[in-house]
Amino acid sequence: MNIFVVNSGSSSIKYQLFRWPSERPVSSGLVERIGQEQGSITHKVFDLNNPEAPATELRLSRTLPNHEAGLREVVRLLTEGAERVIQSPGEIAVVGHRVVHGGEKFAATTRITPEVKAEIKSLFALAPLHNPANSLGIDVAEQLFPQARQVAVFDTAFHQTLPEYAYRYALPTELYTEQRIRKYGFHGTSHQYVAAQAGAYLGRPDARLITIHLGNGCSMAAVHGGRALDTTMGFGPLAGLVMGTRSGDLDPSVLLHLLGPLGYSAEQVSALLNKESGMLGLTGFSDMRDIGQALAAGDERAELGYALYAYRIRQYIGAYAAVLNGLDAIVFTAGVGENDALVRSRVCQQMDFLGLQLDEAKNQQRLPGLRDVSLPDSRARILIIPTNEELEIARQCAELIAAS
Ligand SMILES: Nc1ncnc2c1ncn2[C@@H]1O[C@H](COP(=O)(O)OP(=O)(O)O)[C@@H](O)[C@H]1O
Ligand SMILES: CC(=O)OP(=O)(O)O
Ligand SMILES: [Mg+2]
Repeated sequence: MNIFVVNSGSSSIKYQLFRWPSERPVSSGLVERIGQEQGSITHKVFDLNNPEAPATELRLSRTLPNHEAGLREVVRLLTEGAERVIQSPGEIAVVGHRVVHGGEKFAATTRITPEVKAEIKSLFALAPLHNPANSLGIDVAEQLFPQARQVAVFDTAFHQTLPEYAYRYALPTELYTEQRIRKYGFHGTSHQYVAAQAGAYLGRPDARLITIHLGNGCSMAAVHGGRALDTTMGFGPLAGLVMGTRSGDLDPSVLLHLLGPLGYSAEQVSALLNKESGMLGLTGFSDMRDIGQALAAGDERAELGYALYAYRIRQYIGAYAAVLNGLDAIVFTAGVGENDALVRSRVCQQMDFLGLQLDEAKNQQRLPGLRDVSLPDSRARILIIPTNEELEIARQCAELIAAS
């Protein structure tokens, strides 16, 4: 069986095609800069007979006006030419979609029906950078793979185990009971995946873990025995850590001041907090690689940005060690967490009171796979675990299909 996983972002699509039940990736790739003048596709094909062999990689530049054009190009790469891996779209049995906001309705992976699509649409305002792109990805996949089963895996689902005192805000009860205003949490598929990997590595399924997902969006989770106890994102994916373009935690008085005396509209506030804040607002760059370069060149704004970014993570490590009443490991994952040694180094400084001691030499090495970068006598481990949201989504799709 072939399972195709689509992770649609606002201007990009990540995808992986898996052969099941072997879980072998057949092909994977990234479509970038959709809607800009020149889009690009990086498409990898793996050798199924030799998993150790490096993947064949194709890089294409194309004008990709929208997600449909991007996904059509991916289907062409999968089905045509010398590197094709399937004969026709009909060979794909299941398409798994990452959907960022599932509200309270979806605590589990779900077959996509017209009702499910309507529910995803009803959550557009709460995840404006994500749910519209996810919804579009579903529409396009239904056209391109009409015979496949379409399945949604929600970022919010893993966090449905939070206790009520962790997910409720101190607002009048009706705002929860009638308007469902509460903490939902995001990146759940990634937190779940790396927590399971960490538990297996430690040989401790009951491990007390803090998982730190640092991509464009950033969030942390306190996980005990594979269950989420708290997470930094909230009602939407704006709360908590400093992100590429999102502010993270903010005193609500700032919003009142923007909306009142400063005369911002709700749309302007949304654009400000989602697209113009975070590292972009602090340093002028949203991509951590650019900020690293500016920092190396002595840029003071980059220095402050780095300091604030790391400080917020450190604050939540302290908070979540208290939530967990102990700590077995912290886990760095996603684009920044996996690649940026300086961020990890800043976060782990003076954390020995929690038993965290970084091995700086190991931290600086660039190696693939799970890495333990703590000193041998560090009481709690410091792990780098590459996330694989697509594999976790494929697993959840396969479980749903097997159970139905
Ligand atoms: N080598 C690297 N060093 C530092 N940051 C990196 C590196 N590679 C990628 N990143 C950062 O990772 C982030 C993107 O992470 P990713 O997990 O792909 O995010 P998303 O899934 O939200 O698009 C970007 O800020 C990028 O700068
Ligand atoms: C929910 C979220 O922030 O996702 P991403 O990091 O992919 O933007
Ligand atoms: Mg991501």
